[in-house]
Amino acid sequence: MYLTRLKLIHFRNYEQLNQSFYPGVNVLYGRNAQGKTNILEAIHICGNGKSFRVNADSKAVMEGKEGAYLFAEYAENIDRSVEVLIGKDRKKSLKIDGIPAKNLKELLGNLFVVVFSPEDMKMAKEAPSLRRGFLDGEISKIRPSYVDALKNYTKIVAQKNAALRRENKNTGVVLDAYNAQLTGYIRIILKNRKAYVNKLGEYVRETHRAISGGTEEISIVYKETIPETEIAQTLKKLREKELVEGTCGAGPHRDDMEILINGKDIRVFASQGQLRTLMLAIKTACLKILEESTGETPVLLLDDVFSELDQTRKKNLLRTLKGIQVFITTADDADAKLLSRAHLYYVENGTVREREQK
Ligand SMILES: Nc1ncnc2c1ncn2[C@@H]1O[C@H](COP(=O)(O)OP(=O)(O)OP(=O)(O)O)[C@@H](O)[C@H]1O
Repeated sequence: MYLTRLKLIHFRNYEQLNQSFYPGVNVLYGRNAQGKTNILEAIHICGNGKSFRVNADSKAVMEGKEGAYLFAEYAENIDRSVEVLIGKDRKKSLKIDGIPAKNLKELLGNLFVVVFSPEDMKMAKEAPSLRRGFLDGEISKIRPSYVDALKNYTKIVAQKNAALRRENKNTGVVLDAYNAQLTGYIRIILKNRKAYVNKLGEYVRETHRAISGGTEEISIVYKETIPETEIAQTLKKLREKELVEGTCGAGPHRDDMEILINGKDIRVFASQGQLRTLMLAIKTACLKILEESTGETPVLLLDDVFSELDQTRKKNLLRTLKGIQVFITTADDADAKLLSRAHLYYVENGTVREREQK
């Protein structure tokens, strides 16, 4: 699928915008703080119902205005559209193909959008909770039933922790009851996360080789704290330890995803350029997995990806994106020119002008 038109009213620094776009590569270039990322943010809201930059979308309403209007027209087999009205009071109304949608859940699954922003680099480097959150988010997009298993698991772990904290003579029996319920949910979560990580690893290796020129080997491993084949037994073994520590110390809420470049942990060894290449490969892999399960090619948004990549990696990256509609922001004119077959848009103070490639 690809976005054919974006209309904005009172969104961030856009008083009004009505801009058409092309399949293939669309480059938004211009000086800092002119409104390039704001365009990506608007597309992301139309696809995923929320911003990738702020928690409260109401912050995206132009200062001094009551609300913002976003309209995205896109081509699947037929022309389709999504409309979002964001109120300053945080209220949001949505329309899909001109028909009001009841909730956000209805919006998802229409315009597929995957974004890469510099913030994503944290996922690879920082706390395991970010990697777990990443996996849960991506799996939820393709397996709605996973969301329920995860929700139930989280609820029971919280109840089990509360029981461990107020330990009394019945705690042992209560723990057994919680463990019996947890076993099934742990099995579902591990099965899905491990299958996703396997597929992710396969696609990331392929794309990473293409971008880096094949000089580095990536491996991605799911690190479980309870083995999938011995869930009930492990929970039983952990009982004494949990009673002493007063907390539920193992399970999917403590697992991690380890990423290695040439056998070395990226959290310790990777350079900024290596990290960026890796995250790009991960995002492209997510896009392919989403495409495989939905039959639609999502729109890819790349915010400021070119900084820290050398010329070879930049060119290789563009080669790997064939057949995908991509929006790239850059503050560097030279990058815009590097993209010989791209459509260029000059962004200045909340306006967008299409430019001819010279
Ligand atoms: N709610 C808002 N109302 C009005 N203007 C806003 C609002 N939020 C952000 N802006 C303006 O939007 C501009 C920033 O836009 P954006 O983040 O898209 O910049 P950019 O072109 O991507 O810059 P960079 O190259 O630095 O990343 C700033 O001028 C900022 O003042």
